[in-house]
Amino acid sequence: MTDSYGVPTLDLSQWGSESQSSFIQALMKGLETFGFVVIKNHGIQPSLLDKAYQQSKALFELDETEKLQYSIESSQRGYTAFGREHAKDNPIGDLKEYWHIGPELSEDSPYLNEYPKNFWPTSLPSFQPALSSLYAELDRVSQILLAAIGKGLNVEDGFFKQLTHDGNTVMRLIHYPPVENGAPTGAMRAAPHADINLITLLIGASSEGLELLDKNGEWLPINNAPDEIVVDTGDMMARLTNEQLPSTVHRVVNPKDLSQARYSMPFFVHPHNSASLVSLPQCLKGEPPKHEPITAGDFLHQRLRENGFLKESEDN
Ligand SMILES: O=C(O)CCC(=O)C(=O)O
Ligand SMILES: [Fe+2]
Repeated sequence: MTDSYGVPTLDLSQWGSESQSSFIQALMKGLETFGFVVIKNHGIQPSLLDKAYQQSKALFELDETEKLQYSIESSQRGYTAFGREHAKDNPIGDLKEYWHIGPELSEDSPYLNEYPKNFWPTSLPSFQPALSSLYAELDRVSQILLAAIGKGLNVEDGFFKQLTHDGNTVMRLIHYPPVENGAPTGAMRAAPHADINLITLLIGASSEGLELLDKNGEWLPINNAPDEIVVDTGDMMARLTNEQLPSTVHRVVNPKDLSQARYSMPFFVHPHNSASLVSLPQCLKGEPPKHEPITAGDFLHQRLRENGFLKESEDN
């Protein structure tokens, strides 16, 4: 089944059923063609999603001074203030504030002291349980999607599970406030960019605005039901697959009614930092690799510097 723009809508309940191979085929085709698919029947409870969005709204309603207590310059956890991040090669800051939640690692993880620790806002006691539950559910769905991609690429079973074990996966709660008259000319909710990571899951964005740049250079709005998950491929997957699954540039445009806020929650699935992003032999098909080998951690830091998030000397 496809929506009117051709981005396919796939039924996750086909995974593990007799239609599994047609699910895998449609997933690969959608990602190869658009870099985007929409997923329904993923099993995430609407009540869990509602609670997570309620907590996200409550978080952004806190006083700026309180939010800034959870902001460490250049850290990939906690709060990032409005206008701080900009897309690669674009000097104008995006019209958004956001909060990052990473994995809660086990005590024996080699990354325990490498990845920054999560912050949990003390004045919102329901925030951690709601967001941790949604993080676990999105992680579950992402593992199914990666297993399906693994089968589609013909890599050994468990390849992506191992690659993302102790992964630096980040859930980003975003608040795009009403657009003020004083916003810099050309500033956008999210300027055109490709995601850094393997795949991104977007669930329940509160209003439209997300658009992808198709292969003809046209912007296509993504129209999905609020309970469906939009999935896109990031640059790390493009590197691993030697561009068989390319990343796709996308953006979030400003609304016609500038007084309308928007909330979203991209879930950026990352490998562990020491994972190699060298092209998989299954994807070379006689072609030379299109990218230099690099680890996931080094690639992430390179991209964070380009997004104005890390200064040259910083490394976290
Ligand atoms: O808010 C959205 O719907 C998408 C945001 C996005 O593309 C990003 O943060 O990378
Ligand atoms: Fe994105």
